[in-house]
Amino acid sequence: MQKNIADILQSAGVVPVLVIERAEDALPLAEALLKGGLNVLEVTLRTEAALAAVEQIAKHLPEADVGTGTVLNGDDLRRSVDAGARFMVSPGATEKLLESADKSDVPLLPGAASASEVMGLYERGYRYQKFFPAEAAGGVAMLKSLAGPLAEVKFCPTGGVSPNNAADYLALNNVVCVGGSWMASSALVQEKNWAEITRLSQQAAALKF
Ligand SMILES: O=C(O)C(=O)C[C@H](O)[C@H](O)COP(=O)(O)O
Repeated sequence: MQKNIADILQSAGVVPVLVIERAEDALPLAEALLKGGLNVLEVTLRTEAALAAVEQIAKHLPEADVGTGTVLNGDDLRRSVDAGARFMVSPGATEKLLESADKSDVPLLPGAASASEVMGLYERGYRYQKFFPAEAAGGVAMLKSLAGPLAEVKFCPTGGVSPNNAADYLALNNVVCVGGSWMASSALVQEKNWAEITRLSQQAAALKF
């Protein structure tokens, strides 16, 4: 069943941003995250294994809302939809990408890092946006400033979010969820340290509401 982006993000709290190098890791990794209480998973299209990983998670773990990240163009968008992604995330937005997204039934969470970018996306109907790169682009202070004139827009800050600052972001009225890679770092996945990924996910899930 198709879900809208608001429902997906509201149920998330914390969205793990995943870099999966080996397709064989996809299911144990997703299971470890789910066991820890994280149900919305973003698989970045930065590796060759990414689409196969999305396909496997979509097929075998329907309780996970799996989406793709690092979606940069129309091709990435189409390949994401074909693999079974329920949502797609881009670090920014281009005219071409947004035109492709207009034709897709699967929702896009486009990225913005300035008032003008936020306004441009809002004009096109995007009430939910990724704030990227969150820490480098002004962090909590920047989001507080945007909340005044652009209160209608809700953000998923990503980039530099960690256990040290996630709660500060989640406390803001214009933050719907946060994204981050800390609970499933490349090193932990490489070591297949699923127990530690579950432990860190439980901590992240506890930040939720
Ligand atoms: O790949 C994308 O689409 C991105 O936009 C980048 C990711 O969101 C960040 O790499 C996650 O940031 P960290 O939690 O600081 O590792």
